[in-house]
Amino acid sequence: MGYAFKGAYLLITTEASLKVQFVLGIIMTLAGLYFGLSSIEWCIQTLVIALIMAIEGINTAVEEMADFIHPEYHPKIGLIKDLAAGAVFIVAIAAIAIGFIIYIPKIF
Ligand SMILES: Nc1ncnc2c1ncn2[C@@H]1O[C@H](COP(=O)(O)OP(=O)(O)OP(=O)(O)O)[C@@H](O)[C@H]1O
Repeated sequence: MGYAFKGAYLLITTEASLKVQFVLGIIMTLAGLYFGLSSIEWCIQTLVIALIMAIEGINTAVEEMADFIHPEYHPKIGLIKDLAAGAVFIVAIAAIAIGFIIYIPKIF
């Protein structure tokens, strides 16, 4: 548990993309309070924020491992990093879609 907490702390304090996502998560939480989300909307929004940060964390771990195992340029390392980045992209697209689905009817 201590190591897991340390890992989460390291991700949020040292990784630029995680910092941005953490701040976005806080902004979305404030937006949720402002627009009065339903219980199910809170569950979905919280899950999406956690999912995107968790996948980004795994992406960071994959990048660190790839650089440790093979610091020099290699097409296979490029492919491994691209696949990990692709996973983040898929969740990000879903997060944007869910954001629109939840907030568009409340704003307009
Ligand atoms: N050692 C390598 N060999 C081959 N291609 C690489 C290598 N390192 C990086 N790349 C290519 O550069 C891209 C970016 O890699 P990099 O490690 O800089 O990630 P990043 O831009 O810091 O990602 P993130 O923003 O998620 O931290 C990879 O997706 C890959 O296509």
